[in-house]
Order: sequence, then structure tokens, then C-alpha cells
Amino acid sequence: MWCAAQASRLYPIQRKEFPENLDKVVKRSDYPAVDVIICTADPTREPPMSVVNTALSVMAYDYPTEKLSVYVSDDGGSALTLFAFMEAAKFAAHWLPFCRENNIVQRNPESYFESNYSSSSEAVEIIKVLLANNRSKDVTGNFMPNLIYVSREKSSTSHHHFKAGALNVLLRVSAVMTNAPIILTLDCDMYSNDPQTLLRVLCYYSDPEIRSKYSYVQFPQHFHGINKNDIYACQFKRLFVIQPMGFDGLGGSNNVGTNLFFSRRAFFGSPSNFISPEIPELSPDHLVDKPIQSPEVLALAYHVAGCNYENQTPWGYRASVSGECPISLVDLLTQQKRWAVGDFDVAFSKYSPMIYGIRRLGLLMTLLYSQYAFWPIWSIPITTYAFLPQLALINQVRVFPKVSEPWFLLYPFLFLGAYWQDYFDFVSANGTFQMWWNDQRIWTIRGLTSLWFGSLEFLLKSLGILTHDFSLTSKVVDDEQSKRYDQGIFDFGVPSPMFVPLTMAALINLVSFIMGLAEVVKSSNLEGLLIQMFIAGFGVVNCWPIYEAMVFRKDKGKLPTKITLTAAFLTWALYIAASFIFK
Ligand SMILES: O=c1ccn([C@@H]2O[C@H](COP(=O)(O)OP(=O)(O)O[C@H]3O[C@H](CO)[C@@H](O)[C@H](O)[C@H]3O)[C@@H](O)[C@H]2O)c(=O)[nH]1
Ligand SMILES: [Mn+2]
Repeated sequence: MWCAAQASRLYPIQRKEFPENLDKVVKRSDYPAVDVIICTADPTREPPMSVVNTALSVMAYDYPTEKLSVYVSDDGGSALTLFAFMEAAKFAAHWLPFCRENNIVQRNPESYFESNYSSSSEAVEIIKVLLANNRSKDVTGNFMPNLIYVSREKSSTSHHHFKAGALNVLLRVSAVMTNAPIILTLDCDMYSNDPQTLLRVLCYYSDPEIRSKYSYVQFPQHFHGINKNDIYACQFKRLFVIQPMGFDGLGGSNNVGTNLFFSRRAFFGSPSNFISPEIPELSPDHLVDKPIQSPEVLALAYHVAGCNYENQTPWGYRASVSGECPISLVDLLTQQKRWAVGDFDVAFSKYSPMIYGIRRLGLLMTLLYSQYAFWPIWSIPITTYAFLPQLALINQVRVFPKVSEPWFLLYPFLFLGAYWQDYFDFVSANGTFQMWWNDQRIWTIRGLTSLWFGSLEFLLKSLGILTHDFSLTSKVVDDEQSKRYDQGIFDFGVPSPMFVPLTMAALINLVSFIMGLAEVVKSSNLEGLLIQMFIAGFGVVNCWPIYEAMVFRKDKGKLPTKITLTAAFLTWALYIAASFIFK
């Protein structure tokens, strides 16, 4: 895995756009149209207010409004979400000119909706045009972007493929309604933070050197509300900042699931090989010459959105690798468990980088993609290092060279080399020491928890024992929880089975360190067990928040007693088993 990652160091590229120069290459009237696709799935875990915010933030882009269309996919088919959007459409008429005139970048319209909210339970329409840019004007008389709400038809007989399915439906619906050559995909927890974003994207699309080579422009995921030292390592500096530059130099960025500007043409094969869609209206060259609310256009949109449409067509499942910002440990681990499953889905599919990728992308790019696809195998070395040297130490069995042996030097060299390099990368990407420390801790936690559970889930799913499930990352904030997060305190709270191996590792490291120390004092045999003592000690320092959560804390986020007891019992069993093996 380490070797594979080194491919990202060979040709890093850092890019910068100059939107102020755009006028020199493309006239404003020639700007391409843009279709924005936003997905939401559940109004209780993803408050409609925040989805509305996402939509409003992109509708206010500094871009000709007649070229902008926003499509919202609601997998929850929720009357509440639809209602929020109907209100948002009215609100936008006031809000968009307000932003334009006052140069506002972001505004939270929450209070506006609070006073207007009433719940309704009527059946939700599947496709609803809320704003049409040839018809709807804002309060200053300017036309507004298109705003289209789509709730997918679900069927018990065909699989709806979660977010990937939603994206596919919106891709087709947008094709028959507006067919913009550029498509932005956004998760409902993302907001536009810069009204100039589209102009920046145009810089890439107007650059003749890049235009034909790349199928998408990936903007990194940035999160607001991360606590001071980023205890859950949610910035994913390696994934979103450091490695993408390396990817770029080798031929293109990794798709991180959201904030992607696609060229629609890219969905139809390589520049030299055009794959025709099953109906001509889905073709990227198809010109939509009727207004979006016309009966013909709507009828076709309904047709391509239907849940049976995909049968007997090549529309399939697409998986992606990427990140978001949860504020409790269980949310974090669940999210990363889902990624682990998704990674193995790719690694062991016919699109595996090892088989499919290597023929098309070359060795270096294959290596880079592989370390993502095979991400869950990190669990093997991490778990080994969390238990094996410690169990051996307890039994006074030496597994590393003595200080006096020449091979001893290899270990401090590897440890310091790897950690120093990692630290250096991290601070070069504007990280602090504490952030880095938390990042490496989360790396080990992940290796003991999500990656195992994800691998297991993948296995059970492959054997047909389990069906796939997309557990949404919660976007609802619990006050107490967010207070703990702000204070940088780990939030356990729920008795998740994923906490068991983690707690076991914490216990084994502590026990072995204490027993090792006792042995050293008794027989002054530090020479042989030094490396093991160091690893256990390092483990103990890393596990500090777990001991606190186990013993000292009384708040709701402490480690549930049930988990502590289960882990203690299993640790004891492991201890007994190990003493048989090592004796
Ligand atoms: O059946 C579903 C399930 C999810 N979603 C949407 O998918 C998006 C991502 O879901 P979220 O719960 O926010 O997942 P995160 O873990 O926060 O997202 C990260 O991980 C995902 C892959 O697991 C990527 O797709 C995302 O882009 C990436 O930010 C959200 O907009 C959801 O509304 C659907 O539309 N339909
Ligand atoms: Mn998310």
C-alpha cells in the first residue's frame, strides 16, 4: 500500500484559475448551460432546510440565469421536502436579486421558512417544475434559473441503487429537459461557497489543452464546522488535497462523489468513440427546442425517470470513493464502513483497477486507484500491530530484534521515516501538529473498526446473506453532541459493535505496557522487549480518549458499559488463548 501511494509523488500538479481573464476567450452569451443535480434521501436525517440552502446557493451563482438549471432528486419522496422547495421557489424571487445587489455569498434562509411551515401529506408528484427560466421572474424582473423537483418512482421488484440510481435518473431527466453540456453533481449537505465557481470551471472548459482530455473537474470537499484540532480527521487531507495533485499529474483526479463538474459528453464514451444512447433525446447533441414545462418534454421526462426504464438498457451502478463531516464516532465509522464496502465492490468487480484499469490507465495510475479500492486491507497490519506485539510482550516473548542486533535499526528507521513523511505531507497541506496527531489516531481506529466491519459486510453481501444498505450520514445536529464535538471530546454514546475491537485494543495495550514495565523493573530486560514496549506505549497514548470514555466520563457520549464489559471479557479470552499459544 505504501509503495502504491508513492506514485502520487511523481508528478504533482497544482492548478489555479483566473476567471478575470475569461472575457478574453469566451463571450458571456456563449457560456455553456449548466445542469446542477442535487440528491437528498430522507427528510429526517437531512433537514429539507439544508437541501434548500444547497439549491439556493447554486441558484445564486454569478452566471447567466437562463443557462442554469437545478434538479433536486428526493429519494424520500417527501411532501415536506417538496413543500420546502415550493416555498424556496417563492423565496428565491426575493433572495437571488438580494444576493446579487448586495454581493452576498451565503445566507441562511431558515428563519423565513420557520414562520411559513405547515405539514401536508398529499401524494408527492414525481416531477415538478418549480421555476422555469422563460417564465419565472424575480422581484427585480430578471429571469430565474430552472428549478425542478424529481421524486423517483420506487418499485419493490427493481433495485433503486441509492445515490447512484438517483444520479442516473437525474442525468436522463436533465437530458430531456435542458441537456446542458456541463453537469454539476452535489450532495445535499454541500453548499456553494463561492459565486464564481462556475466561472472557474469555465476556465477549464475553455482551455483547448484540457477540454478534450478531461471528462470532469473535481473540486475538493471542504467542510465547515470542523472542530479546532479536527478530532475525527474529517479534512481527509490525503484524499482531498495531497493525493489529487498527484493524480492530476498522472492523468486526472479521483472522483470523490460530490462537487464534480462533468462534461455530459463524457458519459458517452471516449472522444474517439461515441456510444449512442438508447433514445436520441438522451444524446449530448440533442437540442431541446421546447420549454421545460411543455407536455411533450414532461411526458418524456416521466418516461426516462420511471423505475422500469432501466430494464434492458445499459444504465448501471456506479460507485464512488469519498467523504463528509460527521460529529460522532459512530457516524464517522459507519460512513467509512460504507466506503470500505464500496471500495471492495470496485476492487472485486470487473472494473477493478488491477484488471480493467491497468489496460487503460497505465501502471502508476493503477497503483494510485488500487490503494483506494483495496483500502480495507489496511485493517490487517493495523490490527496485527495493535495486538500481536502486545500479547507477546505479556508472555515475555520477543518478536523484534534486540537493541544490540544490527536489524534493530531498521525499526526506528521505518517508524520515524514513515511518520515523519506523513507529518511533513500533512503540515505542507496547512495542517497543524494536533490535527495530524488526530489524523493518525483515526487511521488506526479505522483499521480496527470500519475497515473490518466493511470487509465483513462486503463478504456477507457477496455470499448473498446480506442486502446492501446505504446508511445515510446524519446531518441533524444534537446540541449536547455538538458541544462535545466543539470541545474536542470523542463521542461514543451508542453501543456499536464496532467499538468492541477498539476497546479490546485499548485494554490489551494498557495491560501489556504495565506488565512489560513490571518485567523491565524486575529483571531489567529492556534490551529485548524495547520495541514491543514502545509499540504498547504508543498504543496507550493514542488510546487515551478511550480510557477516559471508559472510566472517567459521565456524559451521554461515554463508552457504554455494555461495550466495556464485552470487550473486557473478550480481551481476557484472548489473553488466555495467547498464553497457550506463546507457551
Ligand atoms: O438512497 C440514497 C442514499 C443517499 N443519497 C444521497 O447521497 C448523498 C451522500 O450521502 P451522505 O449520507 O451525505 O453520505 P456521506 O458519507 O456524507 O458522503 C460521502 O460518501 C458518499 C459515498 O459513500 C459519496 O457519495 C458522497 O459524495 C460523499 O460526500 C446525499 O446527498 C444523500 O441524500 C440518495 O440520494 N439516495
Ligand atoms: Mn454527506
